[in-house]
Amino acid sequence: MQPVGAVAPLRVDIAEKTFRSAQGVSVTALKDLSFEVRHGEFACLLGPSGCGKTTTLRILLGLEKDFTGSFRLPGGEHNRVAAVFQEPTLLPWRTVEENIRLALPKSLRQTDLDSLFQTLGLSTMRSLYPSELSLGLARRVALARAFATEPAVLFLDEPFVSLDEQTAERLRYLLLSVWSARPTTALMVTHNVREALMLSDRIIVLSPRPGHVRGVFDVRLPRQYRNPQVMSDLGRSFREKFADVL
Ligand SMILES: Nc1ncnc2c1ncn2[C@@H]1O[C@H](COP(=O)(O)OP(=O)(O)OP(=O)(O)O)[C@@H](O)[C@H]1O
Repeated sequence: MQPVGAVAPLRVDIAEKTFRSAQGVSVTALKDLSFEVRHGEFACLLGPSGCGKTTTLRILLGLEKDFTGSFRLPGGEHNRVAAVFQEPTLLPWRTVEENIRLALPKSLRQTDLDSLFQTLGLSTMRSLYPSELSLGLARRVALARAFATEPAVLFLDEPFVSLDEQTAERLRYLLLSVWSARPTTALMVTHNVREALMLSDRIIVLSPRPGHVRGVFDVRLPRQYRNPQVMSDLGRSFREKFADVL
C-alpha cells in the first residue's frame, strides 16, 4: 500500500538551535543537524541523553520557532502532521472514540474507524473514558488518534517509556501492525537500540550535544525476518559501528 498523502521526503537542515536563559546562560542543543527521511520510511532518531532529540521534534512540529536553518515536511494531497508523545494527552471528559474523532479534520470526522480500533485491540473500549484506561491502553488510543488523521508525517517521542517491558513490546507490535496497514513517513525518538532495530528502516544516530548526525544505520531487512537471532546480530553490528556514541 502507498503511504497516505505524502510524496516528498522529510528534509531537515537545522544550522543551530541555542537555548538562552534569562540569566544569559546559553546551551547549544543542535548544530548542523541534517538528515532526510524518505517517503514512507520509518526512521528512528537515537542518541545520548540531552543531544537534542526532543528539541528536533519540537522544531519540526513548529513548537520551537527560534532556530536557524530550515526543514521541509512531506507534502502531497495534504500535509497533515501527527504526533505521539510520552503523555497520551486525552481529554478526560470524552470517550476513547470521541477523543479520536475530535482530532480528525472535518473531511474525516465520519470515517469508519472499525479496522483501526480492531488493529490496535481497542474495539471493546470505544466508549470508555481515559480514567478507565491503563497507561498502556491510553498510549494505544494516542496511537489510534495519530493514525486516524491519516498524516503525511508522524512524529513519535519515546511513546513506550515507563511501561513494563511486556506492555511495551505488545505496543511495538501494534505500532508495526497499524503502520503497515496505514503506512506513513515516520520519525520516532527513542533511547532503546533494540526498539529502533525492530521498528526502523533506518536509524539516524546523533552525536552528544550539540546534536548532529554521527551516522546512519540502515536496517534493510523486512521486519518479518527480524527474529531474535537476527536482532542480536543487528545489535552487535550496530554497537560495533556506534560504540563511541551510546
Ligand atoms: N526549554 C529549554 N530551555 C533551556 N534548555 C533546554 C530547553 N529544552 C532543552 N534544553 C536543553 O537542550 C538540550 C537538548 O535537550 P533535549 O530534551 O532536546 O534532549 P534529548 O536528546 O531529547 O534528551 P533525552 O534523551 O534525555 O530526553 C539539553 O541540554 C537540554 O537541557
